[in-house]
Amino acid sequence: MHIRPRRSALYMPGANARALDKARSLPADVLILDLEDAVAPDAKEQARAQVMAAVHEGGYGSRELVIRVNGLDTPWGHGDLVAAATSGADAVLICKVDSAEGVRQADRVLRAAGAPENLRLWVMMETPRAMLAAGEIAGACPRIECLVMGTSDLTKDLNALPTRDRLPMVTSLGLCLLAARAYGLTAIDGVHVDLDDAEGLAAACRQGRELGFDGKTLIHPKQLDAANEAFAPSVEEVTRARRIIAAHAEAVAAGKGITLVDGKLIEALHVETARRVVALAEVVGVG
Ligand SMILES: CC(C)(COP(=O)(O)OP(=O)(O)OC[C@H]1O[C@@H](n2cnc3c(N)ncnc32)[C@H](O)[C@@H]1OP(=O)(O)O)[C@@H](O)C(=O)NCCC(=O)NCCSC(=O)C[C@H](O)C(=O)O
Ligand SMILES: [Mg+2]
Repeated sequence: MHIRPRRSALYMPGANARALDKARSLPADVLILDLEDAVAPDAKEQARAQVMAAVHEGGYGSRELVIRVNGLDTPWGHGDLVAAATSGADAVLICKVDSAEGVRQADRVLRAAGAPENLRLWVMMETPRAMLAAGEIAGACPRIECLVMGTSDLTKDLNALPTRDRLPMVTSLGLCLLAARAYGLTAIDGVHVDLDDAEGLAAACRQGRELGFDGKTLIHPKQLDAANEAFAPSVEEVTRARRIIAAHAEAVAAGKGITLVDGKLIEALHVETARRVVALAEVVGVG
């Protein structure tokens, strides 16, 4: 089983040359080079040129490179997509998407600009309309690989409060996870904006993991360790997963479909989960 780890996805403003450079040595699974909200209008063109140059220059190792582009309804969106199409990035992240047609429109621009088939499309899920159309968005075109929660925009549009337990987000998080899983996509949780709140970040990571997310978007390098730890299996989980795989294989060899591990029922479905745990652990070096 091949698993691409996406435990930590670090945003950095495309206009910040120091951040783009520093990212080459940070322990992030994914780097999101942002041309959208983190870049002021008068720095957009410079940020685009700088991001394309950084991707071209490389040196990011196995970190996945994702360019977040401005919306097609802005003066920069079309140019961003055209530049990203042949940039060599792994994926393009489109923002403020409201519908499946919005995704297809971006896909058409990428194709017309000569994007290779293996350039993936990631989608920000951050508007109320996107929540209501999550399933159609997730299945909009074969290029889609990942849904990324935009919980800050969503909180604003819902007129919700950014509470510690994130209860106002739970419906939206669940809808997007359902959509992602229905189409075999990765799902990455939103940002924790309080840089001084390590405890709150750890709790939000844990909640995201429990809900089923594959990782978390982050805004500062000091948040990386919390996400990398929360979205990787623990040594205990890996040990138990290996025991489940072995016990079930033994049961099957004895002509049985089920068995017990530590008094808990183990069926084929648990083995599938256990194999995923072991595969992720091997990639990220746990256990
Ligand atoms: C928040 C920041 C502006 C803080 O920056 P700074 O004051 O430079 O922080 P530090 O001095 O603590 O930085 C220490 C070193 O780390 C580097 N650094 C900082 N942030 C990053 C980063 N994101 N990526 C890579 N490197 C980073 C600094 O350069 C320092 O390096 P050194 O010189 O070697 O000491 C800043 O962290 C920042 O800009 N963060 C990203 C903000 C961002 O991208 N926001 C947009 C995405 S979130 C979003 O849009 C939400 C979503 O759409 C939604 O709706 O929910
Ligand atoms: Mg946003």
